[in-house]
Amino acid sequence: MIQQIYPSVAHDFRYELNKDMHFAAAHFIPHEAAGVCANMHGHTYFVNVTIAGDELDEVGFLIDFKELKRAIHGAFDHTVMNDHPAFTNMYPTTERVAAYIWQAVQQKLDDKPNGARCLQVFVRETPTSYICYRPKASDFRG
Ligand SMILES: Nc1nc2c(c(=O)[nH]1)N=C([C@H](O)[C@H](O)COP(=O)(O)OP(=O)(O)OP(=O)(O)O)CN2
Ligand SMILES: [Zn+2]
Repeated sequence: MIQQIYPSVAHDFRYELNKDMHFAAAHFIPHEAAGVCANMHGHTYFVNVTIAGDELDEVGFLIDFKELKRAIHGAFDHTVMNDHPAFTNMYPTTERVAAYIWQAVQQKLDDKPNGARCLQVFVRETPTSYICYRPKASDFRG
């Protein structure tokens, strides 16, 4: 939820950016183990991304907050998550949504010269269920 306290991630970088956002989307998990979640249903997803780095860009940003919103909210808001290209071969579980968001955000950061890293992606799917995704060191380029 926006304004909630998120799990913190230990690091030694000078700057830490956090961006909260939410989006509305539908999904379904067409597997017999998913029970009623096999039926199309909707959520308001709450997302927090944590980005850290030692250097800022020429503007003074680790990355523009607005660029993060475009990459995540822009990809999913008012969509059926199963129709997203990232989920053509897999179900859009909260775990996979969080992993996708990490990849999309880190790709944006890799396109910039200041070497920032996405250290954590928090995705809340329901009032009682959330996933916290943290990359391995080997997931980063270079
Ligand atoms: N590990 C996962 N388990 C489940 C996922 C998931 O993405 N990862 N998803 C679902 C469903 O999509 C469902 O929307 C969420 O389930 P749940 O937390 O059970 O929702 P409730 O609101 O019914 O939770 P209560 O705490 O029981 O009210 C299911 N599992
Ligand atoms: Zn669901």
